[in-house]
Amino acid sequence: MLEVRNVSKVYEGKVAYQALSGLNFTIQKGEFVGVMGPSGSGKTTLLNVVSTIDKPSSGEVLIDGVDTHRLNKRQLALFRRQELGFVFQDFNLLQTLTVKENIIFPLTLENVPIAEQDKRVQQIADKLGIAGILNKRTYEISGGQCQRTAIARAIIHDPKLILADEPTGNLDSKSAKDVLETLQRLNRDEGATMMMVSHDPQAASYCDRVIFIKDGALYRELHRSDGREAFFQNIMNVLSSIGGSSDEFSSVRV
Ligand SMILES: Nc1ncnc2c1ncn2[C@@H]1O[C@H](COP(=O)(O)OP(=O)(O)OP(=O)(O)O)[C@@H](O)[C@H]1O
Repeated sequence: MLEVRNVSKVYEGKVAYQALSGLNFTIQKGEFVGVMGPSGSGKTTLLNVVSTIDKPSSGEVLIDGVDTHRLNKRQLALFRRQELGFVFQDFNLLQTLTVKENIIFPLTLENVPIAEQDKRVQQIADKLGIAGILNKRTYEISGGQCQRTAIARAIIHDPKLILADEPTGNLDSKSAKDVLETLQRLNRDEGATMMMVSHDPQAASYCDRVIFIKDGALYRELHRSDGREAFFQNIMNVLSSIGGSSDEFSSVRV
């Protein structure tokens, strides 16, 4: 589903900075993959390149076979809108709209008929446990409910790839667990393909696989084989070997 082929990114400036160097990895359809690494290792740069927001200096990013950086501006905007779903740390919901209006926003851009919009929003809200708050405004709901609303918006158009950037970064531990279980359920039950950048080893332990990057290059990769607790321990072990200051990774949650 996602192929990152020999991707490098150099930020030009007074002093050029190589943020990614020759990165290669793939994400199969239906996989839930975490990306971890110390501060400054290139996670955001990678996410921006995969999400087509930024261009690599060299290399290719293929999403379902489409070489995204060869698309023109208009094709790219359409591709992003139709094929990708985004979940951000700060939710990025529109405060003046209700939960329902936020969720259907991507469909209104695509001129999907109202009856179809209503049907889809109801199905997704049921799935995510937010059917009871559809008519509330975002300032009337909790952080966890905001993030589940954002997830609903990210998946309502059935994207090929869901990209999540620290989706639990602004949540208390209970809401974080809730949101991670929601993402895991979407992955397992609906076959959603996801890439999630996170500092949090607890969050990453919900993934099938975690890719660690250091200094813009692939450092290690871990597959989850046993239970989540064992995977969490393995992730912690890699983090302690990767370096960077320990407070760059959020404190342990149980
Ligand atoms: N627009 C830019 N211009 C120049 N250098 C940049 C730019 N954006 C990022 N960098 C540099 O590239 C490197 C990678 O940054 P990036 O934001 O991708 O790291 P990160 O792993 O997401 O870090 P964090 O976990 O702290 O968010 C850093 O050294 C950063 O200073």
